[in-house]
Amino acid sequence: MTDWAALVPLKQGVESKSRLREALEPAERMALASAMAARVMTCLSNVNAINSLYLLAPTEVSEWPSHWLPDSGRGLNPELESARAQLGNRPLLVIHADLPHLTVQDVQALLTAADDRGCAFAPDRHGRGTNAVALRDANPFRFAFGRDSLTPHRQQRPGAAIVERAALGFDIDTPADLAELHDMCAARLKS
Ligand SMILES: Nc1nc2c(ncn2[C@@H]2O[C@H](COP(=O)(O)OP(=O)(O)OP(=O)(O)O)[C@@H](O)[C@H]2O)c(=O)[nH]1
Ligand SMILES: C[C@H](OP(=O)(O)O)C(=O)O
Repeated sequence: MTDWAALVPLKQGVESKSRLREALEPAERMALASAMAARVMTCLSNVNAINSLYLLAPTEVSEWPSHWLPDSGRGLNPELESARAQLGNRPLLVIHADLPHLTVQDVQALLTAADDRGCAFAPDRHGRGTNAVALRDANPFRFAFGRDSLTPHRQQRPGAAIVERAALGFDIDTPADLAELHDMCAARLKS
């Protein structure tokens, strides 16, 4: 069984979740981002295959069960590349902090697929973005997060597993995503 490290990048401050500006006040956006990230960190800390957990962020969050890698402001992809190198290009899961329904089983499924195929991607539910990348090998990889990152990610690892699970694909970016989350929570409360 591979000894995985997990790395969660987190934007903090008033720029967090900027696409939710129309729906939420800055304090609400920050609180939402932080609550989702706490859920993701707790989930990852309960995955047996993950040996160490890192938070890549401008500021440390001491109550989370993770090591802090300071973000020096070069942008998400260069920061991730530098963090991967800093961790010795060891088997690494990079997973976004905005996955409110993520479970231990989702992460285990992703890592099992990456153990098998060398690399695994979790697409967003629109099939365009990438919510998680699991890289077992130490070969170069250019993170291409931004819009429509799945294609440039797949081009670099044509043999990679594509792991499609509801919670891995459900990230919160837009007011429509937020409305979907709200409806799901309301439906759960009713049942
Ligand atoms: N450390 C770090 N994390 C980032 C940065 N940009 C985005 N992230 C994180 O990367 C993941 C995916 O980010 P996005 O959905 O693109 O950005 P976001 O801040 O969550 O939302 P928007 O501002 O609406 O794009 C989330 O976990 C973000 O918190 C960055 O520059 N540095
Ligand atoms: C970072 C981006 O994800 P989004 O937050 O736009 O879903 C991506 O998938 O590359």
